[in-house]
Amino acid sequence: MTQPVIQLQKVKKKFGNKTIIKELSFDIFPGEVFGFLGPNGAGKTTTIRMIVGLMNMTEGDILIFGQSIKSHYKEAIKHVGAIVENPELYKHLSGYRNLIHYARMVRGVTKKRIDEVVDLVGLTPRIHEKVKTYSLGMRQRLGLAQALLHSPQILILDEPTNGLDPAGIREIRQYIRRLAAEEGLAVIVSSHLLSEMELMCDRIGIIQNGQLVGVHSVGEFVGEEAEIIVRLTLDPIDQAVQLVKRYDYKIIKKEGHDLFIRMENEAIPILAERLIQQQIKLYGIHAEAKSLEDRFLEVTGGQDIV
Ligand SMILES: Nc1ncnc2c1ncn2[C@@H]1O[C@H](COP(=O)(O)OP(=O)(O)OP(=O)(O)O)[C@@H](O)[C@H]1O
Repeated sequence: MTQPVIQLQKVKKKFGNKTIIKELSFDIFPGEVFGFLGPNGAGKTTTIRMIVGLMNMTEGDILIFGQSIKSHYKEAIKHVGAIVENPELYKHLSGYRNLIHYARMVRGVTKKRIDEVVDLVGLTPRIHEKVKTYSLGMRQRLGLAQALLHSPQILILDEPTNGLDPAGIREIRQYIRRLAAEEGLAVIVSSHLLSEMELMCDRIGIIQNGQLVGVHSVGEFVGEEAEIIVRLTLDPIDQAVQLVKRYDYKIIKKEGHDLFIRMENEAIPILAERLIQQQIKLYGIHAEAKSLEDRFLEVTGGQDIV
């Protein structure tokens, strides 16, 4: 079995007597893009800051390639490249001069490696122009290049598409996927935007109030499974709810005369028959396409995302 590159083991974080992160445990594997998804204030940035060692944890441990960032920080962190705050760039210098500057601070970075990362993030044609002429998306990509200089096997990006326009978002998304596929990098990205995570990630961990409320592969999440959500229009609705509960179908929500139930396709005619037998009027049956957003709202109990 593939070994995880990062393991969070019962990580807790308290600020004063307030517990912000409550026993977070999950593993990240090589070559995967892992999305850390949650509403504002859920604890994404705090968790990422702990993973990259910018903040101490109160309890638990984080292992990177099996080494604890508490006891073996230097060995553990050398595998990690990260953009946690906005990358600091010298705007009056060219992208290339910026990279040279950072390369001096990292041991063992060759000129060849600089050219390689520039190519990886698609900046070759503009790299000798001043950063002040770059779009926000290009600056983000230069930040990516900088984080990749020391050839890390793990890349951690906190809200990498924040402030970008749709074209910029697409650009960053494509480069992130490419890095995972071509370089075998494990990537952790945080976001509060579902649609973006759906397109970018292989797996998504949903965090809410400092707790992981689910880890799902994107395919499974959007419904490759046998169950679907069915909307039934019924009257009287309360009697229908009682019957549906009696037979253990899973009710997602009730809206006016509509009842949303998660069930297998094959069970639809059986349920319809039961309702009709009980003299409940059935006005309509619709199978709802299950989007990532539906599933997200299910697992987070309906808390809105921004
Ligand atoms: N240094 C600190 N001292 C006290 N509380 C803090 C500190 N840093 C973060 N918090 C609190 O921890 C909680 C989680 O914040 P965090 O920034 O990790 O959330 P987030 O999921 O990244 O949200 P956002 O998308 O808004 O950045 C918030 O309630 C925040 O107020």
